[in-house]
Amino acid sequence: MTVETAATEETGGSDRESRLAALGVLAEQVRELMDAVVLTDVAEDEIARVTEEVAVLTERLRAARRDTPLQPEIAPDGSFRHLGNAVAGDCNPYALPLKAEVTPDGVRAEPTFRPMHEGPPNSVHGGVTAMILDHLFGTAAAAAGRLGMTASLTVRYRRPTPYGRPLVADAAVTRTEGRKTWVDGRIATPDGTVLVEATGLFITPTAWLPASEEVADRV
Ligand SMILES: CCCCCCCC(=O)SCCNC(=O)CCNC(=O)[C@H](O)C(C)(C)COP(=O)(O)OP(=O)(O)OC[C@H]1O[C@@H](n2cnc3c(N)ncnc32)[C@H](O)[C@@H]1OP(=O)(O)O
Repeated sequence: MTVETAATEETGGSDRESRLAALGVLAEQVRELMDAVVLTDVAEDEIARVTEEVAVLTERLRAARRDTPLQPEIAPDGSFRHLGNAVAGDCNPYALPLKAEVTPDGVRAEPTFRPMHEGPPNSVHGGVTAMILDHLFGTAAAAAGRLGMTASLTVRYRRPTPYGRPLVADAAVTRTEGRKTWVDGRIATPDGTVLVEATGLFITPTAWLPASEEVADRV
């Protein structure tokens, strides 16, 4: 993985930052749209009209198009960010986006799932909670200087995960061996009831070793 440094204000990056902030606002509005779609009860003709309008908006955005989502980079404030990421990317409507903070023990986040994440009736899809833990575990490994790819993830589902209210997720590195890093973590209610817990094995590809050191202090 190569991690580019975003342009700074001195090198003319403020326009780009302003545009990225606007893209983040659009992505959040699209999340609202997605929830509105899964919850709407409007009549069929209204659904058809909205569909036409959304198709027009889609074409407007396609007027200037990239080949890939926004890639990982060092932001002007020095932090690591991946705005196009499917879990943490502010500019990706598919992302929660997950905000992880580094703690003395590992990493922690307070995810709130949405109705669009429904799996079993009234609760979050197990693939979605696994995806969130996968990313959080990768962040814990990266914060420990061990940026890696998931080699395996073992998930235990203890209780149905609700959407619409803040939960607590944490992860910590438990063991390392060469390029391998093991991470444990969970998603729980604020009172500590464990909903989902998992163990992951992350492997740092040889080509990522230089980036791994660079990213560690910036997660
Ligand atoms: C801050 C950013 C957070 C981002 C988090 C994102 C998390 C993700 O979702 S990543 C996406 C999902 N994962 C992937 O796509 C990974 C796909 N797999 C791969 O790319 C490779 O198989 C990869 C990188 C895991 C390992 O490849 P490589 O570095 O060539 O490993 P290799 O040299 O064969 O093996 C190294 C060691 O790991 C072991 N190993 C490799 N794969 C596995 C596995 N799946 N399970 C257990 N052990 C494994 C090998 O046995 C070997 O062990 P030892 O050194 O003891 O003999």
